[in-house]
Amino acid sequence: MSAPADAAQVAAQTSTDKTPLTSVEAAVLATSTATDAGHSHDASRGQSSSAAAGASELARTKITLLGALKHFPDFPIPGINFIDILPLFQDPIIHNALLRALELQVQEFGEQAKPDVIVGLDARGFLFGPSLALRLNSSFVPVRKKGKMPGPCVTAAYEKEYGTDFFQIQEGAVKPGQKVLVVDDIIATGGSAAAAGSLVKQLGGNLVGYLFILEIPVLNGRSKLDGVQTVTLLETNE
Ligand SMILES: O=P(O)(O)OC[C@H]1O[C@H](OP(=O)(O)OP(=O)(O)O)[C@H](O)[C@@H]1O
Ligand SMILES: Nc1ncnc2[nH]cnc12
Repeated sequence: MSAPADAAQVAAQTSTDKTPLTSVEAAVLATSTATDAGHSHDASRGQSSSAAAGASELARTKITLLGALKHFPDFPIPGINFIDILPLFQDPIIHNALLRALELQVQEFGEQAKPDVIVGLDARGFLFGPSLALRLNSSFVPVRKKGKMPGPCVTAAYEKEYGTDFFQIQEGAVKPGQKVLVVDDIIATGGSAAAAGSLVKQLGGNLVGYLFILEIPVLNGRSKLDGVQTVTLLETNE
């Protein structure tokens, strides 16, 4: 079979995949199916059919993305089930579908929250933050582990699922009042994201939201984010 050209084709391929679904995938598919079933009903209420088709495409793309994740028990320390997002970048079709899905998720923040700056977290937030920033016509600013960047920086200590660390941002990288969206691959305990948010605020940035590829809801990371609007593309407790 030839390679699909876009996210819609990824979705179409997924719908014919006979691999058994996990409970999470089944839940996502249920959402997708409900959207499909409601399509003509939505249209009769004046909602655009392309919006319904887009929601359906997004739901099926999420199943593809969930299926591409890999799980590694007891990494980097015993007791942690490490969820590896790197396979999402190995296939250009899936990589493109991921970026398209994240772009759609940003729309959930609303027009008033359109970010001036995407702040991506060291290291896996660097894999998609700059590409997403380009799609949104925003600037990209990194938050890095301590000691990696030159010039004056502000620093925040934080606890994460498997240890303590320090994050830094370069002074002046975010201008006072700029609308900032913090992005990262995973929210687990929320320690990393909360530290990044505090750095943005120390520079005078207007923190409009957090966006993650994957959430581990059982770890309740959102509770550390002070009620700032938070959107995640996928979730799993497995
Ligand atoms: O919600 P939390 O409990 O803070 O955990 C989430 C963070 O942990 C991982 O990064 P890690 O610190 O392992 O760094 P890496 O990306 O450099 O591997 C992940 O990429 C997030 O940044
Ligand atoms: N369980 C996990 N898998 C991958 N990255 C993580 N970062 C924090 N917790 C993680």
